[in-house]
Order: sequence, then C-alpha cells, then structure tokens
Amino acid sequence: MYLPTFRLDGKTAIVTGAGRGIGRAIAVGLAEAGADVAIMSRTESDLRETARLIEAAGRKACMLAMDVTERDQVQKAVSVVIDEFKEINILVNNAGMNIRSKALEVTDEEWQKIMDTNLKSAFMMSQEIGRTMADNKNGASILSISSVGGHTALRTGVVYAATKAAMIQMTKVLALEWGTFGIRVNSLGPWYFKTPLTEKLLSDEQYVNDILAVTPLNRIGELYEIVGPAVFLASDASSYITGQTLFVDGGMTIKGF
Ligand SMILES: NC(=O)C1=CN([C@@H]2O[C@H](COP(=O)(O)OP(=O)(O)OC[C@H]3O[C@@H](n4cnc5c(N)ncnc54)[C@H](O)[C@@H]3O)[C@@H](O)[C@H]2O)C=CC1
Ligand SMILES: C[C@H](O)[C@@H]1OC(=O)[C@H](O)[C@@H]1O
Repeated sequence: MYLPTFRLDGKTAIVTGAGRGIGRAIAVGLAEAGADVAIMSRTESDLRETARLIEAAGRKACMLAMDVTERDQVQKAVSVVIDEFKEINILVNNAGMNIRSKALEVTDEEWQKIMDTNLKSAFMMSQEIGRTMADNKNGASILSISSVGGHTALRTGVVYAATKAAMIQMTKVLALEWGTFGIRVNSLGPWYFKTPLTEKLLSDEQYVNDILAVTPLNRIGELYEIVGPAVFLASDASSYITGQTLFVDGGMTIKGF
C-alpha cells in the first residue's frame, strides 16, 4: 500500500488560540480526523463553542482558559492535559496577535506584547510539551502558525513580521535538535483568511483589491483551506517532513512580474 494515513485516530492534540479563527478551524479539523483535542485560549465562552464542535465530531475536548504568555499557566495547562489525555502527540502553536504600528511608532509595550504572544508562547509551549514528546518517542508533530509576513515584507507591522520570521527559523532549529526523538517540527505560513484578526481589514474593498492583485489564485483563503495542510503536517502522511514551512497563500509568495 502506498497511500499513507491522513487519519489521527487514537492521537491527542493541543491547539493554542483555539477559541476562534484559524485555531478553532484547525482544532475541529484535527477532531474530524480522529484526534482528541485540548484547546487553549483566553476566553472561556469562545472555547465552549469550539469544544462543542469537537464533541460533535465525536471526539473528546479539554478546555483551558489561560494566557499562553505566562510560563506558570503553560506548565499548569500541560499538566492538566497530560492527566486527561495521558500523552500528547500533536502541538499546534496558533495563538497570535498584531498591533499594526509603523516602525517609527512602535512602543516598548507593543513590542513586548507581540513578541510574547506570537513567539515566546510558541517556544514555551514547544519546550513544555517537547519534554514529554521526547520521553514518549511517540512520533510527535509540532506545527507553528507563522505567516507569509515571516517570508516577505508586508505593510502590517515590523514586529509581527519579526515574530513570524523567527517562528520559521525556530521551526528549523527545533526540527534539527528534536529529530533524534522522532519529533517532527514544521510550520504553516498563511496569507489572508477572514477571521476576527483580519475582519476589519478585509471589509475594506481597496485593501482586498490590493491583496488580490498579488495573489495568483485571485481570492482570499477559506478557513477549511488551512485545515487540510494542518492535518497533513500533523499526520503520518507527512512522516518524512520536518523543519519545513508550507505557505498556504494562494500563490502570493511566488508572485513575480
Ligand atoms: N487570519 C489571517 O489572515 C492570518 C493569521 N495568521 C496567524 O494565524 C494565527 C491565528 O490567527 P487568527 O485566527 O486570524 O486570529 P484571531 O485573533 O481570530 O484568534 C487568535 C486566537 O488566539 C488567542 N490568543 C491571543 N493571545 C492569547 C494569549 N495570550 N493566550 C491565549 N490565547 C491567546 C485569542 O484569544 C484567539 O482565540 C495567528 O498566529 C496569526 O498571526 C497568519 C497569517 C494570516
Ligand atoms: C497576512 C498577515 O499575517 C496578517 O495580515 C494582517 O493584517 C494581520 O495582522 C497579519 O499580519
């Protein structure tokens, strides 16, 4: 048989920022592929809806309202998930935010908040869960949600771009270090998808026209279109892929003239 499995039956996953947007879509998609899913975000009411969708897919949900920028909360949350699920096979570092200031106007507080939310949280989650994955040697997969903004210059903020570029490089170094434990580390680099993070921008017709002008597929992505690549990189269908960033971008990063 040549076709590897895209299924996640018997697997367990953690998704950060799963209260809405891309995180919710990926969390539910992992459940539809067979995984039990622990979901972390700040807003309990958002998490309850994601948990409902996971359970509607026939899988277990473990909800953790917390702040992924705080090490003690990350450690506590990971311990709760391991008590509940016994082991963790998949980690999706999705939580992120942006403050779209011009470089000359960025404040120290803005710098720290974006760095902590987008980059530090992903590293802390990877450290705390990587420890258990290394012990279990269970063919684990870590997936970070970067951005095309980590690869090509966007007008949406230098600090955000720096965090996403750092995520791409962190993916490579963790893949190098943790391959010996059988842990695969990859990232996804989305272009625009309509979520609460981008809703306001995508309601501006001129802005959308500017996006389409650099997007060969000439449309904004639909949330289900990020789920397939996420399940692929989480599953054994990508068992010989590590250290890579897969841009889910309608062709934006290859746009030339
Ligand atoms: N929507 C888009 O077009 C794109 C999004 N991305 C990335 O995808 C990821 C998800 O983005 P969206 O779903 O659009 O964002 P969103 O703003 O709709 O959702 C972000 C989620 O992260 C959670 N979160 C934020 N800070 C947190 C913290 N300190 N602790 C716990 N949870 C926290 C929020 O509560 C929310 O549930 C982000 O990393 C973003 O940078 C990348 C490229 C494009
Ligand atoms: C594509 C980017 O990751 C996305 O675009 C935005 O405006 C958001 O703030 C992100 O930077």
